[in-house]
This record gives sequence, C-alpha cells and structure tokens, in this order.
Amino acid sequence: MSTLRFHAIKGSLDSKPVAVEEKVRRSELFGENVFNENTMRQYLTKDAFVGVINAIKYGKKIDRNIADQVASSMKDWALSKGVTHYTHWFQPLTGATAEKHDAFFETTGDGMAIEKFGGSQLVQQEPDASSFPSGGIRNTFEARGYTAWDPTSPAFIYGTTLCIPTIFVAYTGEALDYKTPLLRALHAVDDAATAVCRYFDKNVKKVSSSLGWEQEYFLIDKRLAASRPDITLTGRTLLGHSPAKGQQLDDHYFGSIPTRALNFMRELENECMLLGIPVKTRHNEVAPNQFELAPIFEEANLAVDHNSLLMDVMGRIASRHNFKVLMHEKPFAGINGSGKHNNWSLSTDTGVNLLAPGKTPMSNLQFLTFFINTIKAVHKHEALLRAAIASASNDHRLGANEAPPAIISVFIGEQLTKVLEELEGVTKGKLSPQEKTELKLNVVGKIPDVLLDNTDRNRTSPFAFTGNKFEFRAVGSTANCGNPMTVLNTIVAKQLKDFKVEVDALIDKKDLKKDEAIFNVLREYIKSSRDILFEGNGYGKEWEDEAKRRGLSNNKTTPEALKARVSEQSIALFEEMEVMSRKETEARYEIEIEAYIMHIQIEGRVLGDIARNHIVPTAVKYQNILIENVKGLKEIFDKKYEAVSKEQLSLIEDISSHIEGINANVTKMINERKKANNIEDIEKKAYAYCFNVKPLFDDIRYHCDKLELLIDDEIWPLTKYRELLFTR
Ligand SMILES: NC(=O)CC[C@H](N)C(=O)O
Repeated sequence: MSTLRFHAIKGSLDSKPVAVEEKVRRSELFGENVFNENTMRQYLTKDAFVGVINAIKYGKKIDRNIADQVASSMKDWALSKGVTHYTHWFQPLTGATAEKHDAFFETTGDGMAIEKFGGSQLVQQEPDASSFPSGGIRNTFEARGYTAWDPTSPAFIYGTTLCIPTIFVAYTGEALDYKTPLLRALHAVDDAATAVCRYFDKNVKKVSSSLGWEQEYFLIDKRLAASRPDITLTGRTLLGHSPAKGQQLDDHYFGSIPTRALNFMRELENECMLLGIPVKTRHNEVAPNQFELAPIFEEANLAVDHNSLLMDVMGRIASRHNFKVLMHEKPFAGINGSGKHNNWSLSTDTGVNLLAPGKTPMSNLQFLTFFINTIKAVHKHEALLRAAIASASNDHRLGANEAPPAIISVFIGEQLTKVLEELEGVTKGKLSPQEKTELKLNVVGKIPDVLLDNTDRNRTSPFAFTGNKFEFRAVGSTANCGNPMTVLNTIVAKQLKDFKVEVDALIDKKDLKKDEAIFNVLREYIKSSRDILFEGNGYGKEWEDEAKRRGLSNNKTTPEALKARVSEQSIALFEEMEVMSRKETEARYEIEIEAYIMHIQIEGRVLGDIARNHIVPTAVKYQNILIENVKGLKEIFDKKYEAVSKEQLSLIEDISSHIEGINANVTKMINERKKANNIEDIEKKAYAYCFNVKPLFDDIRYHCDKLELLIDDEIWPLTKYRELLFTR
C-alpha cells in the first residue's frame, strides 16, 4: 500500500494542467446543444411550436399528432449534430441520473435501415424499472414503470445522445423520482401564489418558482483519491490525522485558482454553455482544494435538472484533468464541508420578483405578504424542512465549519426585523385613515427598494433572507435539489392558500378593505411565527437551549430527522396540495431510511477493513523495527540500555495499546452491525446503526489517527490529509 501511496504522490506531482481551448465567445456557445425555443422555431412547424410553448407556459397537453412532429424534428436536429442515440433521462431516487440509450436506427424489413423517432417514443418509454428504489410501491414481479416526457425542460445533446428529460412513475401512477413531486409542488405554488398576487395585480396569470443553486465541491488528484479505499468506496475519508496546516490561515478562500483546477473549470463551463446551463461564478472555497460553481438562477424545475446534469458532467470532465470531484458533504474531518445553498424566490409572468421590495407602498405590501408567508410556512413546517435535507452525509456537515446547525431558523437582518416589529403594532380590525397613511408612508413605504445585501452575513443560518430571495443554506452538496424544492414550494403553497382564505374571510365577514384585511392577517402571522426568527450564532449551546424553549426541533441525525416526513401533518399537507399521496410519502421515507442504513453499513465495513488490513499490519511492522532496534541497543549498551531505549520501549507499548484499541472496537462494531442487521423494523434498524454502530467509527478512527502520528511516514499506507489537500 505505501508503494501505492508514493506512486500516487509522484503521479500527482508530475501532473501538468490539461490545456483547454476557448475560441468562441460563451454567449455564442450557449444552448447550442439544447432543443430550445430558438432551435424549435427553426425546426418545428408553427402548430407544433405553439403546442410545445403552450405546454411549457400553461401546462397544456400535447396531442399525438404534435408529438409526432416534434419527435421527427428533434431527430433531424440531433442527426445534423452527429447524434446516434436517444434516451429518456430521469432522476430516480438513487440520487444519480438514469439513462438507457436506444439507437434511432431501425430496419425496414427489406434489408434496408432508416433513422426513426416517433411521437410515441418521445412521449413515453417503459424502462425495466425493477432495480430502482420504490420503497415497496412496486413489487419486482410487476417491474413496469414508465418515463414520460417533461416538455418544460428542453431536450439536450450530451455526447452523441439526445437526452429527453422525463418523469419516472410506477405503472400504477405513483412517483418514483424527484421530478414528479417537484412538478406538482410547482403547480401548487403557482396556483396559490397567483391567487394572492391578484390582490395586488389582476393581470398576473402565473407565478414561477426560481432556484439558483451554489455547488460546492472538492477537487482531489485522481491518483491520490484512488489510493484511498475510503474515498473510492464512500466518497469521504473515514480516517486521517489533521494536517499541521488546514484552513486556519484562510488563505484559500477567494484566492487565485490553481491552474490545473482552473482548466478543469473552463472546460466544464464550456460544456455547461453547450448544454444551456448558465454557469456564471467560480471561486475557491474556504477549505484547501475546495471550490464553488454557481449559475444564474432559473425556473426551479429546469434548475434542478441542470444541477443533476452538472454533477454528472463534472465527474466526467474532472477525470480528463486527472481529478476526482468529491461531492460529499464532509469529505475531510475538521475543515469546511460542502453545501449546495438553494437560492429561492417566486416571480410573476408580469416580471415581478415577489421577494424583492418594490417602488410603491402597494408593491411593498405585496413583498411583505410573500415574505411573511414564507417565514410562517417555515415556522410551521421547520421539522419537515430539516427532513428534506437529511442524509447520512449531510449529518456530518451540519453544525460546524460555516454550515448551519440542525435547528431550522430564519435570518432576516436588522432592517426587516424592525419593519416586522412595527407591523406587529397595527390596530386590530378597521384602520383609521391616519393609520393607513402612516403605514403606507412610513412603514411599508420605507422599505428601501434595494435592501442591504445580507448574503453570507450569517453563515450559520439555515434559511436566510438575502435582499431579494431566501437562501436555504442547509441543503447538502450531494443532494438532488428536487427534494428540498418540493418541500419548500409545497409548504409555501399551503401557507398562501390558507392566507387567502383568512384574508377573504375578513373582507367578507368583517367588511374590511383588502389592504386592511392583509395587514390584519400579517400582523397575526408575525406574532405567531416570531419563534422561527433568529439572528445570532447558530452554534452555541445557548441557541440549542433557546430553540428548545421555542419548541423548535433539533434533530441531529437522519433517522430522527426523517420522522417528520411521515408525520400525520406532513402526509396531510402533501395530500392536500396534491404533491404526494400517503403511499408516495411513506415510500420515500422508506427509501431514505434504507439509504441511510446502507451508507453506514458500507462505511463500517470499509473502516473495519482499512483498520485491520492496512493500519494494524503497518503498526506491527513498525513495532518490529523498534523491537529490533531495542534488541540492538541492548547488545551494545549493556548497563546504559534502559536509558537509551526508554522512548522506543514506550513507543512499542503505545503501539500495542492502539492496536488493541482498534481490534477491540472493530470487533465491537462488527457485533453491533450483526445485531442491527437482525432487526426487521427499518426504523429501529436505522436507529441501531446511528446510535450503536456509527459512534464506534470515532473510537476506531481515534486509534488509527494516533498511530499515523507514531509510525514512520515511509511505511504509512494511506495517503495523508496534507497530500490530499495540498496537492494542486
Ligand atoms: N463560504 C460559505 O458560504 C461556506 C459554506 C459552507 N461550506 C457550507 O457547508 O455550507
């Protein structure tokens, strides 16, 4: 192994940046491999074009005849670009994207062949879906599930394949992917938000949810990563002593990007341009060898697809540059982990961002309406939001190194806190003309149209208002944004729906004017959701205690957090908003809890192997060297022997005690695993893995990391943190 380590180090040191050519302006490349509006205008008949646009904008159905025309044009376009295959591209609940390629090629029966692609193949496919997680919805003997075209996310060419974004559902109609519930949630929020917008502007016909994600990641030399079985099999390091230098000097953040990494980014960005992913920002992140990439925000469904696609593309391009991308939320202990902050907002088809303060008192009241309703929604469903970001890997990240804690709270900044305080004082019922004027001029009217940008002001906040959007910072870097976006849009949809009912009731029954009714309801919302607002340090014990007093949940582990997903409140919410049926919600819970068990199980096995097969033998080898040394000293020193071999003897003892520590704890862990595996109930099993198996990882690691400090560097088998993190 140590030879592998040194071989890898040598390879990485010899590595030269891979040249990337950029001859064409990015704007010219943008969307070149996408069947977007521009391309459709060129390739589709007018009827077909209108049909697709109506489907995209207003969710209208596309009939068979139009589908045939679209398919044929898509094929012509794809063939003109050297494409040979097509695939329905979808996002099953494995966390990865899925595709099965079919050639356009077809025989005609007379010894000849043609390229063919019809509407039926575009609209629906039946992949043998038995091997994707279904949470018990679909028995393997009824493996049928189908993928169906999502015209709201345009087809694109990747390599020589035409990829058609699709939803993936069981034959019986239940969603088996991330996209289906997301589309339903987006529909729900559109309905609810449009209805509320009409209080302010009767012309609004549609409200879209937007998402701008920020993808954080680590780039590690491919050979170094491959020399570590833990990185290869689990995506993170399970052991390794902290290097003398970590991120304490803050000298990496926003620093100049190393050439090798920069060339990777440039090639990646070019590929993104072709695929229509509007990437804009790149920079070094806080931890050594950690980086971030962010696009311009897009409509949420498209943004989710683009992020899933990006994660796949990143892996492929990294390999060409001799890198491995680590997407894991916490690949290295003790330094920053990686998040995928989700910047979320709502905007109207009339071009108004509903979370940006406007220029008039009325538009500011509209802003406050959406702002306060969002806060209220988060307060009501904080535990469900926490569940939406839960995973074995994100558990390691939350609560340290600039990642938010497990307690969900909302940060709104000083200026808006003051505005809400003033609104709390609004009179109950009818408002006097003076009060109305005062409110409009001095409270609502005073919200500056550009709020001081709060971005990154509070890095420990899980959900922060940043001037014209909310930043859901708790989302982890490996996540499919579809999950948190489904939950966030659903809870906001439900909240807006309830708000409308309350406001209408005040107008009808109490004879209040529209704005009076809105002020009245908002005032009560501010009072009842005050407990979710928090501007302080999210890491302190004080906040944990305070949050407890406020009745906020603090679920530090995934098995605890996931329960909120299947609470009666959540099931009813998803049912009412027609986002997921009870069966679908329960299936998702099962899939996620099983994934958790698998992750910990795999990590336990890998750690046990490394500790016993790599670390212990190395320790014994070094101990033997010391023993030989002591024997030699005894031979030559005779009486002085004790004094000169004192340190070696104590080293020999230390090594023995760590070997014992490793073996005892690995044995304990294996026993706990066996016990856990015998538990039938998956929830109890997950708890056993979480609370009985996983804690032993730390004990095993402790002894291994101590040995790393004692043993001769030359024979240490695992590539060290300093080598993984500081090779550029
Ligand atoms: N600078 C930052 O925003 C750091 C964020 C941090 N890496 C996280 O886990 O969310």
